[in-house]
Amino acid sequence: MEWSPSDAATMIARPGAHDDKYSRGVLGVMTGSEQYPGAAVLGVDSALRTGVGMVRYRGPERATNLVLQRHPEAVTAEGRVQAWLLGSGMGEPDDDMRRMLLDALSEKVPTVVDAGALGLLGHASGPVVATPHARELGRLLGVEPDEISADPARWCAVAAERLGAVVLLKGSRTHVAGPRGTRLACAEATPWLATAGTGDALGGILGALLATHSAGLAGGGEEAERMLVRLAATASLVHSLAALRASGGAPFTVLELNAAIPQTVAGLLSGIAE
Ligand SMILES: NC(=O)C1=CN([C@@H]2O[C@H](COP(=O)(O)OP(=O)(O)OC[C@H]3O[C@@H](n4cnc5c(N)ncnc54)[C@H](OP(=O)(O)O)[C@@H]3O)[C@@H](O)[C@H]2O)[C@@H](O)CC1
Ligand SMILES: Nc1ncnc2c1ncn2[C@@H]1O[C@H](COP(=O)(O)OP(=O)(O)O)[C@@H](O)[C@H]1O
Repeated sequence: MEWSPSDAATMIARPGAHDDKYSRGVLGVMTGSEQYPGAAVLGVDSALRTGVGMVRYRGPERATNLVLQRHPEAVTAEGRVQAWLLGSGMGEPDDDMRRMLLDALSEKVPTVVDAGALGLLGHASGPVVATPHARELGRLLGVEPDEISADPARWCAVAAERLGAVVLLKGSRTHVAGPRGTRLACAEATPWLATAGTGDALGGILGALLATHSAGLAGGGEEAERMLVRLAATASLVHSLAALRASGGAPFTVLELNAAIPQTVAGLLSGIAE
């Protein structure tokens, strides 16, 4: 089934008069590395622009400083979170980072597992969305990336079943599947999205959506899986609509994509089809 803007609008939590930053949801972000500190900035920025009660960033010193420089509202102290975004901008994590990732994965909260954390997927104890591109999925399944790109919908479903997690497979068209067989696809996105760092932004959008729906996901089971699949497809749709806004037919930077997220969310909530 193809996920539409009106479907996506139903998966965006609007804050109410009784909300505070904690009731809206805190997103923990453990991303970036000495090698790729920029990925941390991109994911924190996109999460804040999607709407979340708080972002708690935990990562290497250089990335932490860059995140704080751009977003002083990000909290870098340890504390409780309602969801995690893990792994963007990490190659193979070193021992210290691996320990931190494993601690986060043991917390049983909804978690986005991206890039360098994909190898730890089997340690997750809560609901998970894995967000590989074809090459990363190829590595996880021991399959040639070209084979995956030739039939992404099928490989996404196979991966969800084999990995026991919701899988969002990135590409020109993004597919989402759950281990029990739920499947969604998004319309083909603008090819201007094929630029470094856009996947890091997608991670932040999805992380924010998980944090703001953590209560609904807590029960687990089939209902939570269906919700996770819908949230993942919604993140992809917000991402591609924001890219269209940022692009207007021209190239754009990832920060420009992120800057277009709030108006994209407003457009979805007011029912303006784009
Ligand atoms: N701003 C940031 O901080 C950003 C950080 N980022 C972070 O970087 C991490 C790695 O992300 P990724 O997805 O690119 O890694 P991966 O799947 O291992 O692919 C690498 C493979 O590509 C290939 N390759 C290399 N050059 C090539 C070329 N010119 N033309 C064709 N092929 C080429 C190369 O193959 P080879 O050189 O062996 O032929 C290699 O095997 C990840 O953590 C991500 O979050 C990114 O999001 C970007 C922005
Ligand atoms: N040809 C394309 N057309 C449309 N969207 C694309 C295309 N190629 C990649 N994308 C999208 O761009 C993003 C790239 O993410 P990713 O591969 O993780 O890159 P990075 O690691 O550099 O951030 C994904 O959301 C993917 O769906």
